[in-house]
Amino acid sequence: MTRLEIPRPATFISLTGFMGAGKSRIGRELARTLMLHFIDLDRYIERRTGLSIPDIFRHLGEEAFRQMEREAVQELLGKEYLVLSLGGGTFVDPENRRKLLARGPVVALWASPETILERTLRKPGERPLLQGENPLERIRTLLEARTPIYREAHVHVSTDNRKVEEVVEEIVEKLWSYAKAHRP
Ligand SMILES: Nc1ncnc2c1ncn2[C@@H]1O[C@H](COP(=O)(O)OP(=O)(O)O)[C@@H](O)[C@H]1O
Ligand SMILES: O=C(O)C1=C[C@@H](OP(=O)(O)O)[C@@H](O)[C@H](O)C1
Ligand SMILES: [Mg+2]
Repeated sequence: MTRLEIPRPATFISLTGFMGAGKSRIGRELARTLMLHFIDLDRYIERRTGLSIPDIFRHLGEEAFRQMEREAVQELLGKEYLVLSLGGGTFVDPENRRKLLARGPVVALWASPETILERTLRKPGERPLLQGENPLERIRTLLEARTPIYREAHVHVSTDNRKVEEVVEEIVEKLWSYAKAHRP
């Protein structure tokens, strides 16, 4: 081990889960804890295009956004020492899912529909898929449809009523267990 190599459970970690589960927030803290680089896929796409996520949806449409996500995932798979926080729909795409699961551990963050509503209401207008009448119903329906997909992640952590530091600590512990169980 060289001096710069510190023990880490993994060197490429993706975070998935529903909108408001905490991927962006927790990913940044996880990267800090493990001394890894951090990229939030939505912010990466916004920087690349010079457009906000709501503007991409409004002016170019969801399918154009999904294509941008696929391209961004493909570009970032080549990076090393990275925590990558995905958007809530990135892992729904089968091609993204296959590639990310093969690249390194994927962590799914979970939260109840009520927690998701409370967290996403903090910045109304930021999440185009939750606009319109009855957002709680929208969250319930979409979460139910996506649950079997998020279940494909390697590691699962609940974020309901838990501090960011607690969630990060549990992720690190579970990543070590995962690494030990899957050591070549
Ligand atoms: N464990 C947590 N406890 C309380 N608030 C949280 C927690 N994790 C995230 N948040 C807050 O919830 C909101 C949504 O989190 P965010 O990381 O943007 O979710 P995602 O990227 O999964 O959509 C943000 O205001 C964030 O600070
Ligand atoms: O669930 C989704 O399909 C989406 C989630 C968002 O990211 P967050 O999960 O970080 O809010 C963002 O990528 C876009 O609004 C679509
Ligand atoms: Mg996010």
